[in-house]
Amino acid sequence: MATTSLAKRPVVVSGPSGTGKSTLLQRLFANHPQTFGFSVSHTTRTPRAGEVDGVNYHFVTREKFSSMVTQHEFIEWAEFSKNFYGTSIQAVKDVMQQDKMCILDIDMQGVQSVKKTDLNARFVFIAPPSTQVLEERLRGRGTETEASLQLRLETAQKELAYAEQPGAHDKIIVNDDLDTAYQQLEDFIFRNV
Ligand SMILES: Nc1ncnc2c1ncn2[C@@H]1O[C@H](COP(=O)(O)OP(=O)(O)OP(=O)(O)O)[C@@H](O)[C@H]1O
Repeated sequence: MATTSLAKRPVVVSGPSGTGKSTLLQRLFANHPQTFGFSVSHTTRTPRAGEVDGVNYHFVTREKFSSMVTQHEFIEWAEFSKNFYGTSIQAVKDVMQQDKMCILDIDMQGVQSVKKTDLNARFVFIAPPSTQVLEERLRGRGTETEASLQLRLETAQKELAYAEQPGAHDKIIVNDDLDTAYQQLEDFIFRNV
């Protein structure tokens, strides 16, 4: 679909946990506050005070959520603390309709799921300089137990193997020096190089 302009095509950012996706995206959003839009997730949890349906979340019943799962309406969904959360294909299209670029920070399954949709997305993979550096960053972040760290490193191996397959992503950025990686991300997002 070459007719969709670059500015409207969703960008899927993936990469192992701890590789620096959030760090890079925070900088991107801070530098370009008007460019990007965020997809509104669905959830089965009850709204908290002040939360607005369709703004903070699309608040839906478990029945509605289940039917959306059956109809393959979600890019990804998960259960946390007995509630379901998901990102729908339509929520990404809503962002495009507002003339904003939607960035999806999702895992390998999410990448494969987006590829099955008609979203015409672009895919960028953020790779660590090495698995050793990845481990150091995860330890340095101080958010992981030893068990969760090992799980993340195991998952990282699978993600790196997938990323090596030709055509898996449009662009691979090695996040070694942060400023260099950030520049490469901007080049890809705004100039598709
Ligand atoms: N280029 C870099 N050089 C050194 N440290 C970095 C670099 N990029 C990110 N970091 C650090 O590595 C750690 C992990 O980064 P971050 O939390 O952004 O990863 P992430 O990919 O978003 O992880 P997750 O998927 O678990 O949310 C953070 O402490 C961050 O400050």
